[in-house]
Amino acid sequence: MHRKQLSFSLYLNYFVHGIGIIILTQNMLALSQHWHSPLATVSYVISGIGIGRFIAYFILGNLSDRFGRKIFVNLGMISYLIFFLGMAFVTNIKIAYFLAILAGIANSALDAGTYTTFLEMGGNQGSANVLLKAFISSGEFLLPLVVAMIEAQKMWYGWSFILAAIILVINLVLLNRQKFPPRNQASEREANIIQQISPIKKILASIGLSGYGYTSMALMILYTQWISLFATKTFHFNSVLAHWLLSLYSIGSISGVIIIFILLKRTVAETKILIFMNVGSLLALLIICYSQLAGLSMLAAFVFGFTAAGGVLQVGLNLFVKLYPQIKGRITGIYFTFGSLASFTIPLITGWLSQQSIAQAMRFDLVIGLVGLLLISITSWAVYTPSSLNQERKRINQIDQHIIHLLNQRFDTVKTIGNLKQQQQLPILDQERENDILNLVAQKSCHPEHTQYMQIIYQSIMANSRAYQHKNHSDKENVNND
Ligand SMILES: O=C(O)C(=O)C[C@]1(C(=O)O)C=C[C@@H](O)C=C1
Repeated sequence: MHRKQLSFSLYLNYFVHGIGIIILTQNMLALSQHWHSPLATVSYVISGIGIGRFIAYFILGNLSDRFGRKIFVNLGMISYLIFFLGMAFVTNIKIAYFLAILAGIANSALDAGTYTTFLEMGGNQGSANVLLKAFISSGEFLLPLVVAMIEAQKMWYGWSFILAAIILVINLVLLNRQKFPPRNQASEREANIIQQISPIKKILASIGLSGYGYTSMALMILYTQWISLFATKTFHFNSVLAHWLLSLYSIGSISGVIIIFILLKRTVAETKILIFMNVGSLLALLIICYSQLAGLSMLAAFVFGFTAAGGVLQVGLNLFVKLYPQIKGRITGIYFTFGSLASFTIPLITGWLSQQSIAQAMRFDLVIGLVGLLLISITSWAVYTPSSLNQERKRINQIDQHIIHLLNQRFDTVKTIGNLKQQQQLPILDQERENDILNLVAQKSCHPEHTQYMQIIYQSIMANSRAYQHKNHSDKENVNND
Protein backbone atom coordinates (compact mmCIF):
# COMPACT_ATOMS: atom_id res chain seq x y z
CA MET A 1 0.00 0.00 0.00
CA HIS A 2 1.41 3.38 -1.02
CA ARG A 3 -0.06 5.57 1.67
CA LYS A 4 0.67 8.87 -0.01
CA GLN A 5 -0.77 7.88 -3.40
CA LEU A 6 -3.85 6.32 -1.88
CA SER A 7 -4.39 9.38 0.33
CA PHE A 8 -4.01 11.67 -2.70
CA SER A 9 -6.75 9.83 -4.61
CA LEU A 10 -9.06 9.81 -1.60
CA TYR A 11 -8.55 13.55 -1.10
CA LEU A 12 -9.09 14.29 -4.78
CA ASN A 13 -12.50 12.60 -4.58
CA TYR A 14 -13.51 15.07 -1.91
CA PHE A 15 -12.45 17.99 -4.05
CA VAL A 16 -14.90 16.64 -6.67
CA HIS A 17 -17.47 16.05 -3.93
CA GLY A 18 -17.12 19.74 -2.94
CA ILE A 19 -18.01 20.57 -6.55
CA GLY A 20 -20.91 18.09 -6.43
CA ILE A 21 -22.42 19.71 -3.34
CA ILE A 22 -22.97 23.07 -5.00
CA ILE A 23 -22.98 22.36 -8.73
CA LEU A 24 -26.78 22.29 -8.96
CA THR A 25 -27.33 25.45 -6.92
CA GLN A 26 -24.60 27.20 -8.92
CA ASN A 27 -26.32 26.31 -12.19
CA MET A 28 -29.92 26.79 -11.07
CA LEU A 29 -30.78 29.42 -13.67
CA ALA A 30 -29.18 27.54 -16.58
CA LEU A 31 -30.89 24.31 -15.53
CA SER A 32 -34.31 25.89 -15.18
CA GLN A 33 -33.98 27.30 -18.72
CA HIS A 34 -32.70 23.98 -20.07
CA TRP A 35 -35.53 22.06 -18.40
CA HIS A 36 -38.15 24.72 -19.26
CA SER A 37 -39.17 24.64 -15.60
CA PRO A 38 -39.37 27.18 -12.78
CA LEU A 39 -36.58 27.55 -10.22
CA ALA A 40 -38.77 25.81 -7.65
CA THR A 41 -38.56 22.62 -9.72
CA VAL A 42 -34.77 22.79 -9.77
CA SER A 43 -34.86 23.30 -6.01
CA TYR A 44 -37.10 20.22 -5.68
CA VAL A 45 -34.61 18.18 -7.73
CA ILE A 46 -31.80 19.38 -5.44
CA SER A 47 -33.63 18.02 -2.41
CA GLY A 48 -33.13 14.55 -3.95
CA ILE A 49 -29.48 14.68 -2.86
CA GLY A 50 -30.54 14.83 0.79
CA ILE A 51 -32.96 11.93 0.32
CA GLY A 52 -30.25 9.81 -1.32
CA ARG A 53 -27.86 10.45 1.54
CA PHE A 54 -30.44 9.72 4.18
CA ILE A 55 -31.45 6.38 2.63
CA ALA A 56 -27.96 5.19 1.83
CA TYR A 57 -25.70 6.07 4.77
CA PHE A 58 -26.66 3.34 7.19
CA ILE A 59 -26.92 0.60 4.58
CA LEU A 60 -23.66 1.42 2.81
CA GLY A 61 -21.79 1.91 6.10
CA ASN A 62 -22.77 -1.59 7.21
CA LEU A 63 -21.99 -3.12 3.84
CA SER A 64 -18.54 -1.53 3.79
CA ASP A 65 -17.72 -3.38 7.03
CA ARG A 66 -18.60 -6.63 5.24
CA PHE A 67 -17.26 -6.15 1.75
CA GLY A 68 -14.35 -3.79 2.23
CA ARG A 69 -13.82 -0.11 1.63
CA LYS A 70 -12.47 -0.13 -1.92
CA ILE A 71 -15.76 -1.27 -3.48
CA PHE A 72 -17.58 1.61 -1.84
CA VAL A 73 -15.09 4.27 -2.82
CA ASN A 74 -15.48 2.96 -6.39
CA LEU A 75 -19.26 2.90 -6.06
CA GLY A 76 -19.16 6.52 -4.88
CA MET A 77 -16.95 7.60 -7.77
CA ILE A 78 -18.96 5.80 -10.44
CA SER A 79 -22.27 7.10 -9.05
CA TYR A 80 -20.88 10.63 -9.04
CA LEU A 81 -19.61 10.10 -12.59
CA ILE A 82 -23.11 9.08 -13.78
CA PHE A 83 -24.55 12.07 -11.90
CA PHE A 84 -22.19 14.62 -13.49
CA LEU A 85 -22.48 13.24 -17.02
CA GLY A 86 -26.23 12.68 -16.74
CA MET A 87 -26.99 16.12 -15.31
CA ALA A 88 -25.06 17.83 -18.09
CA PHE A 89 -27.47 16.43 -20.70
CA VAL A 90 -30.72 15.42 -18.99
CA THR A 91 -33.98 17.18 -19.89
CA ASN A 92 -36.46 14.96 -18.09
CA ILE A 93 -37.21 16.11 -14.51
CA LYS A 94 -37.84 12.58 -13.21
CA ILE A 95 -34.46 11.41 -14.46
CA ALA A 96 -32.88 14.55 -13.00
CA TYR A 97 -34.44 13.73 -9.63
CA PHE A 98 -33.14 10.18 -9.84
CA LEU A 99 -29.65 11.54 -10.65
CA ALA A 100 -29.81 13.83 -7.61
CA ILE A 101 -30.66 10.85 -5.40
CA LEU A 102 -27.70 9.06 -7.00
CA ALA A 103 -25.45 11.98 -5.99
CA GLY A 104 -26.63 11.53 -2.40
CA ILE A 105 -25.83 7.83 -2.63
CA ALA A 106 -22.42 8.68 -4.12
CA ASN A 107 -21.72 10.94 -1.15
CA SER A 108 -22.68 8.20 1.34
CA ALA A 109 -20.63 5.55 -0.47
CA LEU A 110 -17.55 7.79 -0.54
CA ASP A 111 -17.91 8.54 3.17
CA ALA A 112 -18.44 4.88 4.08
CA GLY A 113 -15.29 3.93 2.18
CA THR A 114 -13.03 6.89 2.87
CA TYR A 115 -13.34 7.97 6.52
CA THR A 116 -12.94 4.33 7.51
CA THR A 117 -9.91 3.82 5.25
CA PHE A 118 -8.07 6.77 6.74
CA LEU A 119 -8.67 5.39 10.23
CA GLU A 120 -7.40 1.99 9.10
CA MET A 121 -4.24 3.27 7.48
CA GLY A 122 -2.47 3.18 10.82
CA GLY A 123 -0.61 5.97 12.54
CA ASN A 124 -2.71 8.87 13.67
CA GLN A 125 -4.91 9.15 10.61
CA GLY A 126 -7.83 10.78 12.41
CA SER A 127 -6.15 14.00 11.38
CA ALA A 128 -6.43 12.98 7.70
CA ASN A 129 -10.22 12.86 8.07
CA VAL A 130 -10.23 16.47 9.19
CA LEU A 131 -8.20 17.41 6.12
CA LEU A 132 -10.97 16.00 3.90
CA LYS A 133 -12.99 19.02 4.95
CA ALA A 134 -10.33 21.30 3.42
CA PHE A 135 -10.65 19.50 0.07
CA ILE A 136 -14.43 19.80 0.16
CA SER A 137 -14.09 23.54 0.84
CA SER A 138 -11.60 24.03 -2.00
CA GLY A 139 -14.01 22.36 -4.45
CA GLU A 140 -16.82 24.59 -3.17
CA PHE A 141 -14.53 27.60 -3.49
CA LEU A 142 -13.29 26.89 -7.03
CA LEU A 143 -16.53 25.86 -8.73
CA PRO A 144 -18.25 29.29 -8.55
CA LEU A 145 -15.16 30.78 -10.22
CA VAL A 146 -15.32 28.17 -13.00
CA VAL A 147 -19.06 28.70 -13.45
CA ALA A 148 -18.57 32.49 -13.60
CA MET A 149 -15.86 32.02 -16.22
CA ILE A 150 -18.05 29.71 -18.30
CA GLU A 151 -20.87 32.27 -18.14
CA ALA A 152 -18.57 35.15 -19.05
CA GLN A 153 -17.32 33.23 -22.11
CA LYS A 154 -20.92 32.33 -22.99
CA MET A 155 -19.95 28.68 -23.10
CA TRP A 156 -22.25 25.67 -22.49
CA TYR A 157 -23.12 25.37 -18.78
CA GLY A 158 -22.45 21.62 -18.92
CA TRP A 159 -18.69 22.11 -19.09
CA SER A 160 -18.42 22.41 -15.31
CA PHE A 161 -20.12 18.99 -15.02
CA ILE A 162 -17.79 17.51 -17.63
CA LEU A 163 -14.76 18.91 -15.83
CA ALA A 164 -15.75 17.09 -12.62
CA ALA A 165 -16.37 13.90 -14.64
CA ILE A 166 -12.91 14.07 -16.22
CA ILE A 167 -11.22 14.40 -12.82
CA LEU A 168 -13.20 11.37 -11.64
CA VAL A 169 -12.21 9.20 -14.61
CA ILE A 170 -8.52 9.99 -14.10
CA ASN A 171 -8.85 9.34 -10.39
CA LEU A 172 -10.65 6.02 -10.96
CA VAL A 173 -7.54 4.81 -12.78
CA LEU A 174 -5.18 6.18 -10.13
CA LEU A 175 -7.16 4.83 -7.21
CA ASN A 176 -7.59 1.33 -8.56
CA ARG A 177 -3.83 0.91 -8.80
CA GLN A 178 -3.69 1.18 -4.98
CA LYS A 179 -4.17 -1.45 -2.32
CA PHE A 180 -6.36 -0.59 0.69
CA PRO A 181 -5.37 -1.37 4.30
CA PRO A 182 -7.01 -4.34 6.10
CA ARG A 183 -10.38 -3.30 7.55
CA ASN A 184 -11.72 -3.03 11.08
CA GLN A 185 -8.56 -4.04 12.88
CA ALA A 186 -8.25 -2.63 16.41
CA SER A 187 -4.89 -2.47 18.11
CA GLU A 188 -4.59 -4.25 21.44
CA ARG A 189 -3.81 -0.97 23.12
CA GLU A 190 -6.97 0.68 21.77
CA ALA A 191 -9.06 -2.30 22.80
CA ASN A 192 -7.69 -2.04 26.36
CA ILE A 193 -8.66 1.61 26.63
CA ILE A 194 -12.19 0.95 25.38
CA GLN A 195 -12.58 -1.88 27.89
CA GLN A 196 -12.03 0.61 30.71
CA ILE A 197 -15.27 2.39 29.76
CA SER A 198 -18.36 0.84 31.40
CA PRO A 199 -21.21 -0.32 29.10
CA ILE A 200 -23.58 2.36 30.43
CA LYS A 201 -21.05 5.10 29.79
CA LYS A 202 -20.43 3.71 26.33
CA ILE A 203 -24.15 3.93 25.57
CA LEU A 204 -24.26 7.49 26.91
CA ALA A 205 -21.29 8.47 24.76
CA SER A 206 -22.92 6.86 21.72
CA ILE A 207 -26.13 8.82 22.27
CA GLY A 208 -24.10 11.98 22.80
CA LEU A 209 -22.09 11.47 19.63
CA SER A 210 -25.08 10.51 17.47
CA GLY A 211 -26.78 13.70 18.64
CA TYR A 212 -23.59 15.60 17.91
CA GLY A 213 -23.70 14.21 14.34
CA TYR A 214 -26.96 16.15 14.06
CA THR A 215 -26.07 19.36 15.93
CA SER A 216 -22.61 19.85 14.39
CA MET A 217 -24.13 19.67 10.90
CA ALA A 218 -27.18 21.74 11.86
CA LEU A 219 -25.03 24.53 13.33
CA MET A 220 -23.28 25.06 9.97
CA ILE A 221 -26.31 24.64 7.72
CA LEU A 222 -28.39 27.14 9.67
CA TYR A 223 -25.64 29.75 9.65
CA THR A 224 -24.94 29.51 5.92
CA GLN A 225 -28.66 29.57 5.12
CA TRP A 226 -29.70 32.58 7.22
CA ILE A 227 -26.71 34.79 7.98
CA SER A 228 -26.98 37.11 4.96
CA LEU A 229 -30.71 37.72 5.33
CA PHE A 230 -30.38 38.13 9.09
CA ALA A 231 -27.58 40.69 8.75
CA THR A 232 -29.47 42.82 6.22
CA LYS A 233 -33.00 42.52 7.65
CA THR A 234 -32.34 42.57 11.40
CA PHE A 235 -29.30 44.83 11.72
CA HIS A 236 -29.68 46.63 8.37
CA PHE A 237 -26.06 45.84 7.48
CA ASN A 238 -25.34 46.56 3.81
CA SER A 239 -25.17 43.63 1.41
CA VAL A 240 -21.37 43.78 1.07
CA LEU A 241 -20.99 43.32 4.81
CA ALA A 242 -23.60 40.56 4.81
CA HIS A 243 -21.61 38.84 2.08
CA TRP A 244 -18.44 39.20 4.15
CA LEU A 245 -20.05 37.45 7.10
CA LEU A 246 -20.27 34.36 4.90
CA SER A 247 -16.83 34.69 3.28
CA LEU A 248 -15.11 35.21 6.62
CA TYR A 249 -16.91 32.13 7.88
CA SER A 250 -15.35 30.13 4.98
CA ILE A 251 -11.89 31.57 5.59
CA GLY A 252 -12.27 30.74 9.28
CA SER A 253 -13.32 27.22 8.35
CA ILE A 254 -10.18 26.55 6.30
CA SER A 255 -7.96 28.04 9.05
CA GLY A 256 -9.75 25.85 11.61
CA VAL A 257 -9.07 22.72 9.57
CA ILE A 258 -5.36 23.48 9.52
CA ILE A 259 -5.20 24.10 13.27
CA ILE A 260 -7.28 21.03 14.20
CA PHE A 261 -5.13 18.94 11.86
CA ILE A 262 -2.00 20.12 13.69
CA LEU A 263 -3.57 19.57 17.12
CA LEU A 264 -4.57 16.00 16.24
CA LYS A 265 -1.11 15.29 14.83
CA ARG A 266 0.24 16.43 18.19
CA THR A 267 -2.14 13.91 19.79
CA VAL A 268 -4.22 16.50 21.64
CA ALA A 269 -7.33 14.64 22.90
CA GLU A 270 -10.43 14.84 20.69
CA THR A 271 -12.63 15.66 23.69
CA LYS A 272 -10.51 18.70 24.58
CA ILE A 273 -10.65 19.99 21.00
CA LEU A 274 -14.43 19.47 20.85
CA ILE A 275 -15.18 21.25 24.13
CA PHE A 276 -12.90 24.15 23.30
CA MET A 277 -14.30 24.58 19.78
CA ASN A 278 -17.93 24.30 20.88
CA VAL A 279 -17.51 26.91 23.60
CA GLY A 280 -15.80 29.14 21.01
CA SER A 281 -18.57 28.74 18.44
CA LEU A 282 -21.28 29.44 20.99
CA LEU A 283 -19.59 32.68 22.09
CA ALA A 284 -19.01 33.76 18.49
CA LEU A 285 -22.64 33.04 17.68
CA LEU A 286 -23.82 35.10 20.64
CA ILE A 287 -21.90 38.07 19.26
CA ILE A 288 -23.24 37.53 15.74
CA CYS A 289 -26.82 37.27 16.97
CA TYR A 290 -26.80 40.30 19.25
CA SER A 291 -23.98 42.70 18.36
CA GLN A 292 -24.62 45.47 15.87
CA LEU A 293 -20.95 46.48 15.64
CA ALA A 294 -19.85 45.56 12.12
CA GLY A 295 -16.17 44.95 12.99
CA LEU A 296 -17.03 42.73 15.93
CA SER A 297 -19.51 40.75 13.84
CA MET A 298 -16.86 40.17 11.18
CA LEU A 299 -14.39 38.89 13.75
CA ALA A 300 -17.10 36.66 15.23
CA ALA A 301 -17.97 35.29 11.76
CA PHE A 302 -14.35 34.23 11.30
CA VAL A 303 -14.22 32.66 14.78
CA PHE A 304 -17.53 30.89 14.14
CA GLY A 305 -16.22 29.40 10.87
CA PHE A 306 -13.01 28.41 12.62
CA THR A 307 -14.72 26.69 15.53
CA ALA A 308 -17.96 25.35 14.02
CA ALA A 309 -16.82 24.47 10.48
CA GLY A 310 -13.14 23.72 11.01
CA GLY A 311 -13.59 19.95 11.09
CA VAL A 312 -15.27 19.39 14.49
CA LEU A 313 -17.82 17.16 12.76
CA GLN A 314 -14.98 14.91 11.61
CA VAL A 315 -13.36 14.98 15.07
CA GLY A 316 -16.68 13.80 16.57
CA LEU A 317 -16.77 10.93 14.08
CA ASN A 318 -13.19 9.92 14.91
CA LEU A 319 -14.10 9.75 18.58
CA PHE A 320 -17.24 7.71 17.86
CA VAL A 321 -15.37 5.21 15.68
CA LYS A 322 -12.70 4.80 18.38
CA LEU A 323 -15.42 3.43 20.66
CA TYR A 324 -16.36 0.77 18.09
CA PRO A 325 -13.23 -0.10 16.10
CA GLN A 326 -14.76 -3.38 14.86
CA ILE A 327 -17.63 -1.68 13.01
CA LYS A 328 -16.16 1.53 11.69
CA GLY A 329 -18.40 1.55 8.59
CA ARG A 330 -21.64 1.15 10.53
CA ILE A 331 -20.68 3.92 12.96
CA THR A 332 -19.77 6.24 10.09
CA GLY A 333 -23.16 5.44 8.56
CA ILE A 334 -25.06 6.18 11.79
CA TYR A 335 -23.21 9.42 12.43
CA PHE A 336 -23.78 10.80 8.95
CA THR A 337 -27.41 9.66 8.91
CA PHE A 338 -27.94 12.06 11.80
CA GLY A 339 -26.04 14.70 9.84
CA SER A 340 -28.23 14.25 6.78
CA LEU A 341 -31.31 14.43 8.99
CA ALA A 342 -30.10 17.91 9.97
CA SER A 343 -29.75 18.94 6.34
CA PHE A 344 -33.41 18.50 5.64
CA THR A 345 -34.99 19.30 9.00
CA ILE A 346 -33.13 22.58 9.62
CA PRO A 347 -34.48 24.33 6.49
CA LEU A 348 -37.98 23.19 7.53
CA ILE A 349 -37.69 24.28 11.18
CA THR A 350 -36.06 27.60 10.40
CA GLY A 351 -38.48 28.23 7.53
CA TRP A 352 -41.30 27.92 10.05
CA LEU A 353 -39.50 30.10 12.64
CA SER A 354 -38.81 32.76 10.05
CA GLN A 355 -42.55 33.33 9.72
CA GLN A 356 -42.29 34.98 13.15
CA SER A 357 -38.99 36.72 12.40
CA ILE A 358 -35.71 36.09 10.65
CA ALA A 359 -33.93 36.91 13.91
CA GLN A 360 -35.75 33.99 15.52
CA ALA A 361 -34.60 31.62 12.78
CA MET A 362 -30.98 32.77 13.14
CA ARG A 363 -31.01 32.72 16.94
CA PHE A 364 -32.26 29.15 16.89
CA ASP A 365 -28.62 28.35 16.06
CA LEU A 366 -27.80 29.33 19.66
CA VAL A 367 -30.11 26.58 20.91
CA ILE A 368 -28.40 24.09 18.58
CA GLY A 369 -24.96 25.21 19.74
CA LEU A 370 -25.97 24.88 23.38
CA VAL A 371 -27.40 21.38 22.89
CA GLY A 372 -24.24 20.41 20.96
CA LEU A 373 -22.06 21.61 23.82
CA LEU A 374 -24.17 19.68 26.30
CA LEU A 375 -23.92 16.49 24.23
CA ILE A 376 -20.17 16.84 23.86
CA SER A 377 -19.76 17.51 27.60
CA ILE A 378 -21.72 14.35 28.46
CA THR A 379 -19.66 12.37 25.94
CA SER A 380 -16.37 13.72 27.29
CA TRP A 381 -17.38 12.78 30.82
CA ALA A 382 -18.44 9.30 29.70
CA VAL A 383 -15.30 8.44 27.74
CA TYR A 384 -12.89 9.94 30.27
CA THR A 385 -10.43 7.32 31.48
CA PRO A 386 -7.82 8.32 34.06
CA SER A 387 -4.35 8.12 32.55
CA SER A 388 -3.04 4.58 32.51
CA LEU A 389 0.29 2.99 31.70
CA ASN A 390 -1.11 1.76 28.39
CA GLN A 391 -2.44 5.10 27.35
CA GLU A 392 0.69 7.01 28.22
CA ARG A 393 2.83 4.46 26.36
CA LYS A 394 0.64 4.90 23.33
CA ARG A 395 1.35 8.60 23.50
CA ILE A 396 5.08 7.96 23.79
CA ASN A 397 4.89 5.70 20.72
CA GLN A 398 3.29 8.47 18.74
CA ILE A 399 5.83 11.04 19.88
CA ASP A 400 8.66 8.62 19.09
CA GLN A 401 7.37 8.22 15.54
CA HIS A 402 7.92 11.93 15.02
CA ILE A 403 11.34 11.92 16.68
CA ILE A 404 12.51 8.95 14.61
CA HIS A 405 11.35 10.57 11.40
CA LEU A 406 13.14 13.81 12.30
CA LEU A 407 16.31 11.99 13.32
CA ASN A 408 16.37 10.26 9.93
CA GLN A 409 16.23 13.65 8.29
CA ARG A 410 18.93 14.97 10.63
CA PHE A 411 21.30 12.11 9.81
CA ASP A 412 20.73 12.64 6.07
CA THR A 413 21.74 16.28 6.52
CA VAL A 414 24.72 15.32 8.67
CA LYS A 415 25.91 13.09 5.81
CA THR A 416 25.68 15.95 3.33
CA ILE A 417 27.59 18.24 5.70
CA GLY A 418 30.23 15.50 6.16
CA ASN A 419 30.74 15.31 2.38
CA LEU A 420 31.07 19.09 2.12
CA LYS A 421 33.59 19.12 4.95
CA GLN A 422 35.62 16.43 3.22
CA GLN A 423 35.64 18.39 -0.06
CA GLN A 424 36.69 21.55 1.78
CA GLN A 425 39.16 19.60 3.94
CA LEU A 426 37.60 20.73 7.22
CA PRO A 427 37.77 18.67 10.43
CA ILE A 428 34.69 16.67 11.37
CA LEU A 429 34.52 18.01 14.91
CA ASP A 430 33.37 21.63 15.16
CA GLN A 431 33.23 22.37 18.88
CA GLU A 432 31.96 25.90 18.43
CA ARG A 433 28.99 24.71 16.39
CA GLU A 434 28.24 22.01 18.96
CA ASN A 435 28.28 24.59 21.76
CA ASP A 436 25.88 26.76 19.76
CA ILE A 437 23.50 23.85 19.39
CA LEU A 438 23.62 23.08 23.12
CA ASN A 439 22.83 26.72 23.87
CA LEU A 440 19.94 26.63 21.43
CA VAL A 441 18.55 23.57 23.22
CA ALA A 442 18.64 25.50 26.53
CA GLN A 443 17.00 28.51 24.90
CA LYS A 444 14.19 26.59 23.20
CA SER A 445 13.42 24.16 26.00
CA CYS A 446 10.00 24.98 27.45
CA HIS A 447 10.70 23.31 30.80
CA PRO A 448 13.99 24.30 32.50
CA GLU A 449 13.94 21.04 34.46
CA HIS A 450 14.21 19.07 31.19
CA THR A 451 17.12 21.11 29.81
CA GLN A 452 20.11 19.29 31.28
CA TYR A 453 18.79 15.90 30.12
CA MET A 454 18.06 17.22 26.65
CA GLN A 455 21.58 18.61 26.40
CA ILE A 456 23.00 15.18 27.23
CA ILE A 457 20.81 13.65 24.51
CA TYR A 458 22.09 16.26 22.05
CA GLN A 459 25.71 15.56 23.00
CA SER A 460 25.03 11.94 22.19
CA ILE A 461 23.29 12.81 18.90
CA MET A 462 26.25 14.93 17.79
CA ALA A 463 28.79 12.28 18.86
CA ASN A 464 26.87 9.84 16.69
CA SER A 465 26.77 12.35 13.83
CA ARG A 466 30.55 12.48 13.94
CA ALA A 467 30.77 8.69 14.06
CA TYR A 468 28.48 8.53 11.01
CA GLN A 469 30.54 11.11 9.13
CA HIS A 470 33.78 9.22 9.98
CA LYS A 471 32.25 6.01 8.68
CA ASN A 472 31.17 7.65 5.43
CA HIS A 473 34.66 9.07 4.93
CA SER A 474 36.37 5.73 5.48
CA ASP A 475 33.83 3.94 3.23
CA LYS A 476 34.67 6.40 0.46
CA GLU A 477 38.41 5.97 1.00
CA ASN A 478 38.03 2.19 0.83
CA VAL A 479 36.17 2.47 -2.48
CA ASN A 480 38.90 4.77 -3.82
CA ASN A 481 41.67 2.35 -2.67
CA ASP A 482 39.93 -0.62 -4.30
O1 LIG B 1 27.35 21.29 11.61
C1 LIG B 1 28.29 20.50 11.41
O2 LIG B 1 29.43 20.88 11.09
C2 LIG B 1 28.06 19.06 11.50
O3 LIG B 1 28.86 18.27 11.04
C3 LIG B 1 26.83 18.58 12.19
C4 LIG B 1 27.09 18.34 13.68
C5 LIG B 1 25.70 18.01 14.26
O4 LIG B 1 25.40 16.83 14.46
O5 LIG B 1 24.90 18.95 14.46
C6 LIG B 1 28.01 17.19 13.82
C7 LIG B 1 29.35 17.38 14.14
C8 LIG B 1 29.95 18.67 14.41
O6 LIG B 1 30.88 18.62 15.47
C9 LIG B 1 28.94 19.72 14.62
C10 LIG B 1 27.61 19.56 14.31
